[in-house]
Amino acid sequence: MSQLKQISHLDNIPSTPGKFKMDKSPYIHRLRWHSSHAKLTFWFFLFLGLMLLLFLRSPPSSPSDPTRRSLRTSTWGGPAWEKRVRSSARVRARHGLSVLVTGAAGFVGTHVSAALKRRGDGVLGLDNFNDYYDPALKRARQALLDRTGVFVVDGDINDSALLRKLFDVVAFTHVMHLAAQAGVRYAMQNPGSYVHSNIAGLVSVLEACKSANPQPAIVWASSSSVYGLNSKVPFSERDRTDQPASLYAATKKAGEEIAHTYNHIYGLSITGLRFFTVYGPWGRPDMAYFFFTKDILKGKSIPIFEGPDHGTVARDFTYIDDIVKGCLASLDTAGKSTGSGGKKKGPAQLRVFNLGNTSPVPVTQLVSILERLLKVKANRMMMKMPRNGDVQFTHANISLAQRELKYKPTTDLQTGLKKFVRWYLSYNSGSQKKSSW
Ligand SMILES: O=C(O)[C@H]1O[C@H](OP(=O)(O)OP(=O)(O)OC[C@H]2O[C@@H](n3ccc(=O)[nH]c3=O)[C@H](O)[C@@H]2O)[C@H](O)[C@@H](O)[C@@H]1O
Repeated sequence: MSQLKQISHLDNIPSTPGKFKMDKSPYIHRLRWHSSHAKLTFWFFLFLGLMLLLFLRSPPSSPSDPTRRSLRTSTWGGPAWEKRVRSSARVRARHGLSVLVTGAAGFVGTHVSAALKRRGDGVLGLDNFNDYYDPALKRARQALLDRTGVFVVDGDINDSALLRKLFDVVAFTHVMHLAAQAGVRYAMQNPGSYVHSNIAGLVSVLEACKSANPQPAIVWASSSSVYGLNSKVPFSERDRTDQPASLYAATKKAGEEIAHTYNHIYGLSITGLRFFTVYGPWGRPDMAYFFFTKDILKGKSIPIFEGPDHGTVARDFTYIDDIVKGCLASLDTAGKSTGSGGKKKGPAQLRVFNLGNTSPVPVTQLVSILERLLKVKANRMMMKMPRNGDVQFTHANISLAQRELKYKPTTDLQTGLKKFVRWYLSYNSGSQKKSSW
């Protein structure tokens, strides 16, 4: 009422001297005033509503968060999104697991996610789709997973609000943590990205796991590179890992120590897997077997590294399907985490396994196999191994994984590369097969 009184009072007073027009009836003026006031109120509430909606949908982030800029454009959240998350993570098999797979649009992540889904486990993927290599390949893998029934959330492992949300929506029994900055030599160009993903990112994931209720068991990707300058072969889990040859290796080694801490303090069950040069269909374009294939087909020269005195450089190349079996066996045999509400209740399992092939192959032989499969002679450019993080050879002792995980690699390099080349040619032919396994 008082507002009405005020309005009628105002009606009789010119707002600005000279603008008050006596020729218009006060009634008409009042009507106009009311309608503009109503409009104003309408727009005000619309604006307020929009702001509220934006606030509720966007995740809170701390100002010190290095991914803050990318978080602003993050699109997670909302009822439809949560429904997709729940449905993707729903367990369909009896005694199935509910697994959060980080780095799900990556090479190993895609294969592991699909394999889990096929056997009836619930799987939710998470990936930030960064451009370390062509994101189109990651999107193609995502499309493939989508058809398998796996939803890959677009987000960063450093986004702790997102991780919290995921654990709020789903009570994951396991986390398969594969998101990382990979590549040995790239560490010299972009050291920060290794610290961001492999150290800060790992801590962010472990923080979310430790606070989750129930705490999940964690299996994560370490690397054969932690053996660094170790010269005792084959590499056993008991050998020294305190001489990393690259920052990449150092961040993976740091990850193993961080895992120890979270196991010790919070009772998290953690298994680290030291992968040995994993290759296969849907692989990583930054790896030698992949870009050698591309460059041989283009007639470009390929740099082949040699050790001192023309010494052989060799790798224990391991086929993706063998690695997937090792990952699944690790999840299946993982003990439960013992903590709850961020507090340890008892000792929990802490394991590290080599997942290799136990038969190192010289890089020159890798090239010969590719030449035969592609029916093209490579333009070989022999060169001294640059001092940028590489080690001369790797060779896994897998007896521990054999004993504990029943891990038994079955694919030799020739057979595995044949499958890779078949996929590579089909993927790049733009044919219908482009997105099949
Ligand atoms: O085992 C591992 O954990 C690591 O395996 C690979 O690292 P790497 O073995 O160096 O794989 P590639 O980069 O594909 O190199 C394979 C071999 O080719 C050699 N190479 C590489 C590049 C090149 O131009 N020429 C060349 O001869 C390397 O010295 C190496 O012996 C992955 O890139 C790492 O992310 C992973 O952590």
